[in-house]
Amino acid sequence: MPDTAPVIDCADPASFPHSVLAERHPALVRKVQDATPYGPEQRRALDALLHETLHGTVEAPADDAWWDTWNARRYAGRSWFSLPFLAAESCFYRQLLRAVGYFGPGPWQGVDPFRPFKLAELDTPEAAAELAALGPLSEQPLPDQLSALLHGSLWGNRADLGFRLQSTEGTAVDSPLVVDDSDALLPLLTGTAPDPHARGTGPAGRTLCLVADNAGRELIPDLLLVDHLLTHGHFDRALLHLKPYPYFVSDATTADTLDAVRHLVAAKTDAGHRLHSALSEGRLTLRAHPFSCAPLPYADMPADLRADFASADLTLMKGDLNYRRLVGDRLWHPTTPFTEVTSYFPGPVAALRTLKSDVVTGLTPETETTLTTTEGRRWRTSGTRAVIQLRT
Ligand SMILES: O=P(O)(O)OC[C@H]1O[C@](O)(CO)[C@@H](O)[C@@H]1O
Repeated sequence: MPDTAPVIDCADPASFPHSVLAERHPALVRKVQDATPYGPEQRRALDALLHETLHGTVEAPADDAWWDTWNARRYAGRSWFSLPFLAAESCFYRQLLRAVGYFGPGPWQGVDPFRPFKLAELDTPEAAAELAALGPLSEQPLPDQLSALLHGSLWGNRADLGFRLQSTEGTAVDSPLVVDDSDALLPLLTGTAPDPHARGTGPAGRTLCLVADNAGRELIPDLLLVDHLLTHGHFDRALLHLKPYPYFVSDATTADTLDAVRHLVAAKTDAGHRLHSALSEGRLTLRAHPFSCAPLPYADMPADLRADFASADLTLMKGDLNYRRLVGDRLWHPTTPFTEVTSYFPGPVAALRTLKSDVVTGLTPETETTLTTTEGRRWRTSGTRAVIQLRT
């Protein structure tokens, strides 16, 4: 993988990453304090974290091995704004959970500070309308259903709570994709493409990995896509990669997945019942690898995770953060080939991502010129643009 592009950091006050630290994180801390009646100890710890991130230096707690496991202790003593963007955000979420007592021991151990936001999202009229659309969709030809579910999963990525803390874009209608490899992806999803690697075929059947991003209104369409692929025999089993604990506000955990399946069951959808059975029978398996919350790109993934992806016929990477970790959180020239920056990945991989941060690859020069001429840099971070990119 080429590594010549500069790593994205937070130093420039005019940059998007700087605004995430200086504006989004303070807004998030306030929301967390408002949403849950934490006691004075947790409130003080949150205030202290905020002060530290804005005016102090990174304090890596000596009793938290996470900082050693993922080589993050090297950032201790530095201004948060001097860190690589990916590391600054990842360390911030680690410290936020510590501040609210999530890692315990104590009464707040395991209490997700973001759960009120995630649950509220499932009860919105928009979420209800999306479920209501499932009935008419089931009467469409199967290829149309699959295409709609794929795009539902892609655009579900726009529904990201952390992002909405700062975005003024509202609920824009879907715009044309800036890269669209869906013609090549759809046959891979249905198993009708000639498979040059013949990976995972044979007695064990086809395996899909879906690396989830957000809970709520993103995870529901992700699960519906997985259900469709299992129900129609395109894959025999699916691995759903989740976060082992709350992260980046709305990232999906096991608890969120169970909430989503319960929600689909309560809404009396067939998919809800099928997903419930698929989980019970092991056709849908959950994963929550610690690396999923590491401040590192996937190029640095440990061997067991690499083996998991290698065993899959296809991996779907959802969302902006996974994209940043997949291609490396660097200021690539936008025309840098996606296939090149993902060449290290141990199997066919597709990214379904709305653009919410500066990193992007695989654009044609014409697309980049048009976007930049009409929007400046806004298209990179506004969440209104999206890509489906594939490397077989
Ligand atoms: O939920 P997603 O699609 O991963 O997006 C989260 C994105 O939001 C941010 O926190 C700010 O844009 C990014 O750092 C991150 O990539």
